[in-house]
Amino acid sequence: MAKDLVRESQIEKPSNSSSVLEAANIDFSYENGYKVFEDINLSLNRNEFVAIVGPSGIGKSTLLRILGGFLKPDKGSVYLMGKKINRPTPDIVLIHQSIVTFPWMTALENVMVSLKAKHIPNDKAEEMAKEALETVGLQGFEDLYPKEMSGGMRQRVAIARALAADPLVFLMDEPFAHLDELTAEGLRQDIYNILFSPDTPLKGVVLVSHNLTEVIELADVIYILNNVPATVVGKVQVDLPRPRSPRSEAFNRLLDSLYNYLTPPKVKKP
Ligand SMILES: Nc1ncnc2c1ncn2[C@@H]1O[C@H](COP(=O)(O)OP(=O)(O)OP(=O)(O)O)[C@@H](O)[C@H]1O
Repeated sequence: MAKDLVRESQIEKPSNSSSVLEAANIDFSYENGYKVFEDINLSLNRNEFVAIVGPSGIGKSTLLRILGGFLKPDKGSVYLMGKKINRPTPDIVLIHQSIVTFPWMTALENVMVSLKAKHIPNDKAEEMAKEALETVGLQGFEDLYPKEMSGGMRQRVAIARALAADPLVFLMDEPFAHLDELTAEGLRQDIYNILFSPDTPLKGVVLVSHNLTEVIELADVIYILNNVPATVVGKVQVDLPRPRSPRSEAFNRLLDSLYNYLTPPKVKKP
């Protein structure tokens, strides 16, 4: 295996080596022959929050799984810090919409799980887990069990656990979808600062969401997928100052233009 890695790093040359994560010329079909992507190109730069939007079923979750090395493209490659990835790596964490906490463990123990998996000694793991909980705003709640927490607090615990594992990239698939709107709004307001706080080694985030308001609130760059097979039909740089107000005129202009992109997908004729 080590030999393979050496050979790959010698041969493979990413097309944009300044990217944290890059997908280059990706084609992908599921085993049943359904072709989801044709020539997808996406680049996540340092300290960037990228969002992927597109009509339902277009392939957003599939693309996240390809970016995380969970699915292998038929053509093209994914590069992490310039190095081709072929399989999942602890440097990339995928956070799903379902909030995964272990109900029999306290907040602290839930976060310590990912540290113990890395064989970090108990004392050090506890210290690091406390820091991660503090980063997500749960200082003082270390001893609560999930049943004693709100949905938003549980999602913060899940994020703290992912952060404690020191990943370089977060892939987030509808992370706020199961939260009520008020809780989601509170977490959205915090998440950008949490993820890019100087205490985390995180270098970039890719978010998939149906909620265009959420996407404009958070993203630096928005990739729009459409058509079957899907390609990138638009890339929008969001230059609005933070924090962003959904009531501002510029915000709503951008929202309207995104809606215009999300027309029903056209199926490419064979
Ligand atoms: N394991 C699979 N085998 C075959 N086809 C699949 C499989 N998983 C997903 N698909 C199909 O691939 C396409 C893309 O699915 P995917 O879940 O990535 O879309 P999405 O854009 O994330 O959808 P949504 O917005 O509804 O969550 C869909 O047409 C889906 O039916």
